[in-house]
Amino acid sequence: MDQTAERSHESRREPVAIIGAGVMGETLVSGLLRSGRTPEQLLVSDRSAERLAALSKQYAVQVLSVADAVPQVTTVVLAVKPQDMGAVLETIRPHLQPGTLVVSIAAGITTAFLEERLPEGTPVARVMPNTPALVDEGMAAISGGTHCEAHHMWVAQDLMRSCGKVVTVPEEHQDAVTAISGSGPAYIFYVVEAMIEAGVLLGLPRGTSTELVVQTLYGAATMLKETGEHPTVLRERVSSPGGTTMSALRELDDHKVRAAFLTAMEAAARRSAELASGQA
Ligand SMILES: NC(=O)C1=CN([C@@H]2O[C@H](COP(=O)(O)OP(=O)(O)OC[C@H]3O[C@@H](n4cnc5c(N)ncnc54)[C@H](OP(=O)(O)O)[C@@H]3O)[C@@H](O)[C@H]2O)C=CC1
Ligand SMILES: O=C(O)[C@@H]1CCC=N1
Repeated sequence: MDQTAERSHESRREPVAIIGAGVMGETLVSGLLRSGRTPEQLLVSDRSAERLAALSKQYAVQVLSVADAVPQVTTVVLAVKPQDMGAVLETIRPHLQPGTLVVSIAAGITTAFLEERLPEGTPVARVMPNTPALVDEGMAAISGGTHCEAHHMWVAQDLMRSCGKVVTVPEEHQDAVTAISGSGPAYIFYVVEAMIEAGVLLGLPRGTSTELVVQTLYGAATMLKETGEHPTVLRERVSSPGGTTMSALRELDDHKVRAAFLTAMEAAARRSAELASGQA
């Protein structure tokens, strides 16, 4: 889209309803506010009055029932657990204005699942974001449904761009995306926990170990992003012949850590595919 068209779209940014004010709902609210939306443009709904009171207090957004929020907007974001999606779709259905875009960020929930439960012709988009959106370093992948036209995709991309990077993917890739970037931050935190523990085992104070690991992760991620070099090349540069790194990497290979990552992410993708079929 050229810059003039983009500016004209931006000038027409309309209020958005966010249903589900948990971890990701709040992450999205905070990102949209940081990127210049006003609290009046964000209508938030949740079944927990406590969550709504917390968001209203912290962000001054409008907190409303689904019946009050949905008719006022042209975009509804569904940020509830996949297991709650059927019930939420039933609740929003009678209140949707014709043409309102419905964006789901739920793992596993397909555009077909959404379309079957919404009025005929409703534009829907399936999005997989991740928690680094909280620090504007999110990664979101978007797939449009049958009635999602270019301007609907633009709206969905614009929402997610408020807190990170956005790509468009064919929907058949969404379970893999969920396994890699959706759940991905958890694997990284898991590795970080293990490395901090290793530092403590080797006698470092916990605070020192944590600082060393966090900065090493940040530095390595920055190298990957800024140099564009392949991770194998970067790893080889750390691995001096006959040195310490090769001793450690050999142990990781002996313990089949690479294979464990592959099977772990296969399990996550499988779970994502199961979630749309309502398996608890
Ligand atoms: N957390 C993550 O890293 C990521 C999560 N996602 C997806 O985002 C979605 C939300 O996840 P997350 O934020 O972690 O989950 P949370 O449980 O933190 O948030 C979901 C919120 O929705 C509320 N809710 C449930 N049913 C309804 C309803 N009928 N009407 C209104 N509100 C309702 C829940 O209330 P209650 O607490 O009472 O159940 C809860 O406050 C999930 O589908 C998940 O797959 C996607 C990418 C990353
Ligand atoms: O664990 C989950 O199911 C969600 C989806 C991706 C990250 N968290």
